[in-house]
Amino acid sequence: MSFVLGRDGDREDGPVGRLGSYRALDGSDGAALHLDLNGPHAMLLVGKRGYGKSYTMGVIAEDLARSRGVAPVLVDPMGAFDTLAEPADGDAVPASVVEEPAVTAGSLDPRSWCELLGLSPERDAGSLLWRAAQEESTIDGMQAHVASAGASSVATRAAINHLRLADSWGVFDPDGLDATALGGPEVTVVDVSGLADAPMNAVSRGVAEALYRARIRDSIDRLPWLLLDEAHTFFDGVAEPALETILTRGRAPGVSLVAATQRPSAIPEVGISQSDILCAHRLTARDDLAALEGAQPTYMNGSLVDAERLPDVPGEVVIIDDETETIHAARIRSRDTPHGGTSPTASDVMDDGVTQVE
Ligand SMILES: Nc1ncnc2c1ncn2[C@@H]1O[C@H](COP(=O)(O)OP(=O)(O)OP(=O)(O)O)[C@@H](O)[C@H]1O
Repeated sequence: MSFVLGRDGDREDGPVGRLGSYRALDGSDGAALHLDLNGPHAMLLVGKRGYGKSYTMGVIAEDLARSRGVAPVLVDPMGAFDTLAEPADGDAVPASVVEEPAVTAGSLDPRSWCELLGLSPERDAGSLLWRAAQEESTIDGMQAHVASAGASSVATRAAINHLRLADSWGVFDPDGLDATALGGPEVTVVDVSGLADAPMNAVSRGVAEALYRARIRDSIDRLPWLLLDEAHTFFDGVAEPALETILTRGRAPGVSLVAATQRPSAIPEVGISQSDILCAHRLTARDDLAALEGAQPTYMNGSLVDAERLPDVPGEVVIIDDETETIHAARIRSRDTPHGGTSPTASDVMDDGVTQVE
């Protein structure tokens, strides 16, 4: 006996991933719980620090890497997922890691350029930047456009200086990541951990748009799955419009989003309301519980956030599946590749002060 989350049908109806098993009342493992990998989904993983969100995301990434017909891309803000490329127990987990990701300058629209660099389009420098971004698709081209626009020297200098700053981040490149690079069958880990919030957001925006556009234009066959850890960072920055597009319009072109956050209260309403699968690990902060309570479906009896309903052990979850209008108490399976998100402890540090964490 097994159940497939996100599918109104049987396990034989298409590819699935093995997510874990049901939790019986006595704490023992019950029947297997699978996740539909055949159709597009918007999945939200929530939980307080240390209760397993990243671990669960790693399990889903392993399943996607092993599945056919999908192009999984994981944006990794903590540098915790390069372990997906290490040898796996059981079937291989094909994975590649992009360590210094870059995207094209043209993947941001004029409004996002102004937001990224903190220049108001209502002011001279911002309006110069806006026009440069409208006309050009490289930073060099935008700088040349600004220099020759005949604006005041103050506005020109401000716009050029801000573009130099963006250039110094090293994340804009005319040969940046495109859908061909991202659309392979392996899981592509885009490591943005060395980047500050603004360039991290720019890369995520570029990746999300490249995947969405490629499906709209039919230029990739596989169905993209974008996995975002620490998703509140991206919903709060220039990546937001691209994520919202996937959430609200991704189903038709077949683009999926899996977003993990410890702060559901910091995710815009659309991020919760458009998710068809909500996977809740332990949560205690009042705002975060309220955000989930607000999203609670009408078919749910009682409250999701009742003390006895939300789990209190890492790896245990309550899952609300909108596709089948069902609720499940489950335990996520063990990772087949090493989990890379473990916090160092004092006992990892030897007498000579050298940390043993790799
Ligand atoms: N399904 C699971 N099976 C076994 N152990 C688990 C499972 N889920 C989580 N754990 C354990 O809990 C620890 C914390 O998990 P994880 O790093 O995913 O937390 P997190 O919620 O992502 O925290 P953070 O917000 O700090 O990233 C893991 O290192 C692992 O030891």
